[in-house]
Amino acid sequence: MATVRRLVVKIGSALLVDRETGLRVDWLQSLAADVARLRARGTQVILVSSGSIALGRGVLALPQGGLPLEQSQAAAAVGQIRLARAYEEVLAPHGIVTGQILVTLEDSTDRRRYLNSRATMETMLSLGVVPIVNENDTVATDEIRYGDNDRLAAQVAVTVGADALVLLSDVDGFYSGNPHIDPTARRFETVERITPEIEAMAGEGVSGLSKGGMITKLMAAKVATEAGCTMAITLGSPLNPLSELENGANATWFLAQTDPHAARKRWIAAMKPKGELRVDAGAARALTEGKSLLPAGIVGVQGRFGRGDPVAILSSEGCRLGLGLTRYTAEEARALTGRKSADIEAILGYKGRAALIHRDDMVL
Ligand SMILES: Nc1ncnc2c1ncn2[C@@H]1O[C@H](COP(=O)(O)OP(=O)(O)O)[C@@H](O)[C@H]1O
Ligand SMILES: N[C@@H](CCC(=O)OP(=O)(O)O)C(=O)O
Repeated sequence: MATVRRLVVKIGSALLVDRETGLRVDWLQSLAADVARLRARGTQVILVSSGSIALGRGVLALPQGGLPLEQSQAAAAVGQIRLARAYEEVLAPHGIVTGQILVTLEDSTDRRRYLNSRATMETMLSLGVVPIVNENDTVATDEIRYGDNDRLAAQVAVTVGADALVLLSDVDGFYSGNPHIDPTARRFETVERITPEIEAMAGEGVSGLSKGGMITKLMAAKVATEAGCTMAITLGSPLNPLSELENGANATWFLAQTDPHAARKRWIAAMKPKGELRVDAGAARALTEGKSLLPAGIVGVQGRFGRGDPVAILSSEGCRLGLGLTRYTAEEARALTGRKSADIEAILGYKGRAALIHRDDMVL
């Protein structure tokens, strides 16, 4: 943990919300103190927090157990506003600004929306904000829901290229069977690879407040570790749970299978280009030096593509140099050809991004 640059922490409903007394403020304050300590050390933190439905259900005095979709959406609307305020209130005394991001599954499956949410999270992090993420339960219907924040947290971790993901749970790790049912089940200290045998050991949760159980946590572990992010499951209920984890509390560590950078580059490299950008010799050289592709270096645009689409990058002689995700449509790229980044606003009528293809979105 000491070397973690970017950390995503998932907080389950059962940790935050007590059925009788509502929000667990003391616990939340201790989590905020942990976040402040990590940030002071240079680790960027993103919190993926459940709890909107559990909180809203209490406020509206809805019955326990499964709710009809409309009622859970109403509960989420009522609960989310309180949830966000609670995080703001506990982090503000540490001088930390929070911002809320509500996402749906489409934000990760639609490339344009994915790139947009990624850019927003990057900007928030660069401004020192701690993003508080949850699923946008009020608009997500069953067909387009993640439905569990374990997978959502893994998706966020992949999106921002986090190097660690911690799932704060009601159990202190991954066991060979559900420890609440099987007293002989033993905890894994580390899981090097998620094999079918490992998957078969995961069962559902039993708490009633949570969703997903261990099955969705393993799915999250697969997504995260394959993208180069190490994932831990640990008991979230003690005060200062992140400090506890650092001090050696029980946990299961799922080891990253690659590094995040390599995983993202592989993802881009596998895409089929929808168009071509020809670049001049200066731009070609800049790319090999690890720089982004600026409009000034473009000499030709071919094809029909939208923002976020993959496009091939060619030299002015037509040699393929690489592939990248463009931040502008084909029409916009044509309008920007050979122009300075400073002129983008005057040409397009809005303040666009300086690079046509950012270096993080490019493989050579
Ligand atoms: N192999 C397993 N190891 C540990 N816990 C398991 C396992 N299989 C099923 N579980 C259940 O999963 C629960 C954790 O998931 P869940 O209740 O969804 O909590 P959270 O609020 O963290 O999302 C555990 O409390 C346990 O009941
Ligand atoms: N988005 C939902 C959380 C769903 C969920 O994953 O809950 P949990 O298993 O407690 O993390 C909410 O805020 O109530």
